[in-house]
Amino acid sequence: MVLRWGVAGAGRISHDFVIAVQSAYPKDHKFVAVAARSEDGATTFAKDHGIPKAYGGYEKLAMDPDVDIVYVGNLNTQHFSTCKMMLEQGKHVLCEKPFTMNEKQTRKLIELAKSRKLFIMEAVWSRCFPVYHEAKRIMDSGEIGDVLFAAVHFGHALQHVERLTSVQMGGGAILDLGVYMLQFQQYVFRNLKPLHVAVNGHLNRAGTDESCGAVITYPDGKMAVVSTSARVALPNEGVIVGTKGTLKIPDFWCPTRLITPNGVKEYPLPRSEKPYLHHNSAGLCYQAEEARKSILSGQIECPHMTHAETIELARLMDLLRKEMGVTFPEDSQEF
Ligand SMILES: NC(=O)C1=CN([C@@H]2O[C@H](COP(=O)(O)OP(=O)(O)OC[C@H]3O[C@@H](n4cnc5c(N)ncnc54)[C@H](OP(=O)(O)O)[C@@H]3O)[C@@H](O)[C@H]2O)C=CC1
Ligand SMILES: O=C1OC[C@@H](O)[C@H](O)[C@H]1O
Repeated sequence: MVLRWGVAGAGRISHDFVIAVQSAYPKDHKFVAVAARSEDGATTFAKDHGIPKAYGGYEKLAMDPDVDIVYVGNLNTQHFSTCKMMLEQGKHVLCEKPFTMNEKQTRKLIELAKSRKLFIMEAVWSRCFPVYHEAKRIMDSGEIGDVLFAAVHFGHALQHVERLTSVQMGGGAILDLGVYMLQFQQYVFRNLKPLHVAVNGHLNRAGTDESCGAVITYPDGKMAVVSTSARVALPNEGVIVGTKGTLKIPDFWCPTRLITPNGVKEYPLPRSEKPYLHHNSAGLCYQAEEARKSILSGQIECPHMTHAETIELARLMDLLRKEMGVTFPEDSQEF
């Protein structure tokens, strides 16, 4: 089955996503339409990527009968309303991270998708990389023993990026980058519930978080130490420590290498003719294929990033923000 995609938001990540999917899977995935707030924005994007239809306004995309699934690539603050609109018109959805602004919005969207029997997934692309599948296999096999410790320090110097520093645009290090460090430790400790989360960090002048660190403890001596900064580059390596050995994942959010006690495993990315805007964006293709496989087999969630995990991720981000004193207008919004 060919999966027919629509794209909501003609910005930077949508650009990379379309190139990645078109390059990796020219037959099984087709982009049939793109929508932007302005018709000009959509038309330019459509021309650049060979997409047949361009809409000024997301509503027209939601109404297009030729679209099976919509990739939502607009601002964090727009994810909830855009996803809701698409689900209400019967579209499956792959929504960029962070899924929404908070746990309340997240639960609402997932309820809606379930009630309509539609697929929805938070685009935590990391989870769909071959490195994550292999690291999971190794953890499950017992090769590194009992996994007791996970660490990751994820930072980029991003003060120049407006959507990241502004409250109105749903900014902050936690929602933009912290989502990755939290999903990483969640991936390591799977379905365990934290016993305690200790949090600290700094705010910027606009009142959003520019850095944040957390120590998360789990039962049976397990713990994670995670930190993020939108001001400086950090090592960006995920570390998983077991009683018999350690796994290291350089570029843990979009990895191509896994360092194991038995050597280094390499997983090169698919090639593309066109340049990307972000590091390792070719790997954005894997989540698209996971979405296709799930939809084909009648699943409404992806096994690598389940609804329960998306809800837990939102709960943890809310908790970190609360500890830091960061609130958004969406937090007091009623439905
Ligand atoms: N997976 C990954 O590696 C990455 C994911 N992301 C995520 O993707 C999303 C978009 O990020 P990115 O592509 O960098 O963002 P952009 O700044 O490129 O903006 C994306 C879209 O958001 C809308 N938008 C931008 N600015 C405004 C504004 N001032 N007011 C209203 N709408 C606006 C526009 O939609 P339109 O075209 O409809 O006008 C724009 O095309 C975020 O949620 C981010 O977290 C971002 C980078 C990497
Ligand atoms: O998802 C992301 O990953 C890479 C970062 O540079 C970017 O800000 C973020 O949105």
